[in-house]
Amino acid sequence: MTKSVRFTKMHGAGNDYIYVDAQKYDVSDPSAAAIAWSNRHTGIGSDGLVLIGKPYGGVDADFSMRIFNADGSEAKMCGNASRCIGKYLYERRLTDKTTIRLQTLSGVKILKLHLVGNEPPETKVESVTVDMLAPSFRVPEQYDETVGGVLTVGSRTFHGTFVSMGNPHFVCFVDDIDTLDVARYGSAMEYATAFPERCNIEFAELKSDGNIRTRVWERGSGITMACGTGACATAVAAAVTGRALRRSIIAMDGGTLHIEWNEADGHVYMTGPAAFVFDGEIEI
Ligand SMILES: N[C@H](CCC[C@H](N)C(=O)O)C(=O)O
Repeated sequence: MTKSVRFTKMHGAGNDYIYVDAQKYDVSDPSAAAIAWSNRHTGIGSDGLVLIGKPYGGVDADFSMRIFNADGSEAKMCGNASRCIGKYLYERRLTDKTTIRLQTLSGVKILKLHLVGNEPPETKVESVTVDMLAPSFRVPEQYDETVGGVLTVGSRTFHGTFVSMGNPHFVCFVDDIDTLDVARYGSAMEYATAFPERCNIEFAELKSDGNIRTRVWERGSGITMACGTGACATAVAAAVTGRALRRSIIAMDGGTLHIEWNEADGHVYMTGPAAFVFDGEIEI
């Protein structure tokens, strides 16, 4: 007997995922589901699949999240999805908390919901601030002793900064962000031998308005309209290389994310939008 799963399509700055309440529906093979459902021609269409569940392993959290890229690989964290989960949980009345502890494979992230509207059910989540915890730098052995690294693709050499936000990012500052071939260079660098777990690749350029225009090639999903952890990594890379202070506005294809790398606690705080697209049902 076939069974079906109800899902909700949401996006954070254009980074779109399929969300399933894993407390209600058992997605037994989430990797295969992510591959099939992410297909924008034969499936629902998305950058991947997100399962919302209860906390596990005795962790002090309110809910848990698992995220699977469009190629079926599981990521340890997703910034844009964490904001969407905050909106989902509050507006679908799974919680009345406006500060939510969300368990992920890279630790418990604290979501702070920013509300608009008077009384429920009119009250909506306008944006969410996520405590993304502290970044880390893993300098690959074969690179010089800086926080950066050098990768050459074809005739072009990129100097980048490796930042982990629980998932790996390599941030390259360029001066041709609007015309750069993100697919060519991003796809090559995702699989560089320097990155044993593959890597999310950001290309960034400081603009005259002070924003950091950033485009992204995501590990396991390719070009996306935005990447929350990638925006955090870009802001940290800009600060650590002296290009910016500890607050940055990251302008991505699908929207703008506000990032603060807090000096007092060393944590990175990301603030941005979240939006519902549609609800649906799919056979599994
Ligand atoms: N889009 C996500 C990042 C997904 C990261 C995933 N592509 C990986 O393998 O790390 C975000 O907003 O943070």
